[in-house]
Amino acid sequence: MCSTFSLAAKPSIGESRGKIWSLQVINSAARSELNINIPREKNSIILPRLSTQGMLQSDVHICEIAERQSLANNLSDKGDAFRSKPQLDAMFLDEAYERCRKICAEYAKTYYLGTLLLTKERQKAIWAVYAWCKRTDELVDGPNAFCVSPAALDRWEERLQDIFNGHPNDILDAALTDTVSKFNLHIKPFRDMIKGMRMDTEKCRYANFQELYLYCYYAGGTVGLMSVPVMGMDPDSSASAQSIYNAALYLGIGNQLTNILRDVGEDASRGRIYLPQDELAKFGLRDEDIFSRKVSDEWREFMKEQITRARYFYKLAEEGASELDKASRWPVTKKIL
Ligand SMILES: CC(C)=CCC/C(C)=C/CC/C(C)=C/CC/C(C)=C/COP(=O)(O)OP(=O)(O)O
Repeated sequence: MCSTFSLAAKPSIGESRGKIWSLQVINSAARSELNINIPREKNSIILPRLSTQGMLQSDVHICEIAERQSLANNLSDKGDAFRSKPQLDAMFLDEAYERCRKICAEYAKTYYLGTLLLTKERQKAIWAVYAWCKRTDELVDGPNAFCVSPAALDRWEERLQDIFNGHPNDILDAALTDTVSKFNLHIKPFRDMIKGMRMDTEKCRYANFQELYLYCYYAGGTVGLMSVPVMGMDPDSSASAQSIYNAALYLGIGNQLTNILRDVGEDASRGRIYLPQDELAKFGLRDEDIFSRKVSDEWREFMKEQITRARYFYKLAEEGASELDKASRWPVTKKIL
């Protein structure tokens, strides 16, 4: 999939972000870890001209998550056991988190640097979440993607349930097992990300933004939702949990849209076009124009509008970032995470 988690399409930091961050961590161990052994209009915001329809329908997904998460946090504040704590050896967990750290450092270099600005416990949790998401993405985008079957995705979903039941299947899953227990994470965004992988195996065109938005929720918005309980909400904030989850969702959607625009060529080489077909047609563009990689005036105009829309989602996310726990806020408001 053209995703937040795609690696081949990504320039290294040295190439794309200037020398200041030229961190070249070529870590083959981290790469080998990814081989999974499974049988085969807000007032101040100018709305973009392009449609944002699809948002309302998809946002139903997060109501349940925000409500459930608030409940979980209240329960744990009161000392109730929300979920039984898994018994995992401390040294084993240190190793598990270290492996997740290496995966994050290897595949999401800038994001990783942002995680270093968080507290130690939060860093580890974000690495564990990232490693799981990366492995999930690899199922449909990695070297074995050609043979991924619905049954393999079913098995991955069972493993996810095992993680949430406190019974990890391998060391990387153990890190996430620890994280979901410590931070009371909800399983739904994780399940939804797997749904996105299923979508990727079934679909290689998106008729309109409504369809694309749903995909972006699955592939990127879910990461925002997974991140909120880890980042924590400001206890003094009067904002609703729902509005903070919404902001995180929009950050994930904006990031996903950005990656789609960045990876058009890479995706086209796999026969995939994640751009809305009706919007391409509006600009007189056809699939062949994408495959031929010609940068025409029509293409430039089309891209400008798509960029405006991605920015719109970042803008929507901004307010929510200031409602995060003080210790987590800075890298998000400064757009490092
Ligand atoms: C706004 C509020 C309320 C919360 C924010 C909660 C957070 C931190 C959400 C993060 C959502 C997000 C954008 C996740 C993306 C994570 C990811 C896979 C980053 C990798 O980015 P790439 O662009 O692929 O890689 P680089 O880091 O190398 O640029």
